[in-house]
Amino acid sequence: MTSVPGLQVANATLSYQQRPLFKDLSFTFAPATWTCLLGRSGCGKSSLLRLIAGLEAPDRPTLMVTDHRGNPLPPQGIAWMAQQDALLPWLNVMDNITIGARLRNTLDDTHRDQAHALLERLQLADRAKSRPNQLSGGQRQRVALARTLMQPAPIVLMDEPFSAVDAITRSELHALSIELLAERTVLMVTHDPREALRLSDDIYILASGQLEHLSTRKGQRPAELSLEERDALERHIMSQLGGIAP
Ligand SMILES: Nc1ncnc2c1ncn2[C@@H]1O[C@H](COP(=O)(O)OP(=O)(O)OP(=O)(O)O)[C@@H](O)[C@H]1O
Repeated sequence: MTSVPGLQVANATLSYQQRPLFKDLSFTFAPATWTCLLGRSGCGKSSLLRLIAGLEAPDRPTLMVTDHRGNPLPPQGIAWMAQQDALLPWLNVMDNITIGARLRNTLDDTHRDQAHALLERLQLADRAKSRPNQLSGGQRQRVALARTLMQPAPIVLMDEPFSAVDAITRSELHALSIELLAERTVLMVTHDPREALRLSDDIYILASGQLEHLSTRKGQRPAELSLEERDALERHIMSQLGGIAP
């Protein structure tokens, strides 16, 4: 049995300038699972992630963010990867990805070795000394991913982490992320139904302030479905998003 905590959120309510985004959303993600959150632009996906990460003040004090059993999450239990890479421009790549340990005053050779190994896996080994402004958008996104992976947090929230990379790099990053995040509970926002079908154990759609959980007929992971079943699920996602089914 895994000791990784899952994630439970109860009573998530948020509005901006009296315009409600969502109200009383409650959901639970099992330990060490990957959940994708889809929805039309502006429906509130990033806001929901920020609320869970504690970066947004909830409308109501009844918001609960706990492990899947309702127990408090460990300190520094949530890692956050924003839509914008938010790299510190005055630090080089190595210093950016070890910033967490640096701030906690725990940086040691183990962290440095882990960081070098990660940069190697992300094909950034020769960029360790580069500053963010010397990198392409995709390289910066990979540095941001490395920084997220360097955090020991069991819960990882990611907001469109693969949006700035080309199709081949994205596919490689998918495979790598599946491997490197296997022991964490992941909630990821994406605009891409195929990405969600490839990566997730569970898929949710946020629309009109409500969350719809997409369940597969036999409860399998979407990636385990037959091609026909996956196509049907993709068409369902597209129709729920209000788009034209492929
Ligand atoms: N700090 C804020 N103050 C006021 N309104 C905000 C704030 N942050 C977001 N909004 C508004 O809330 C709505 C939801 O924004 P959010 O970024 O959560 O959407 P999203 O679903 O993640 O969109 P996208 O897919 O385009 O990134 C938008 O209409 C946005 O303009």
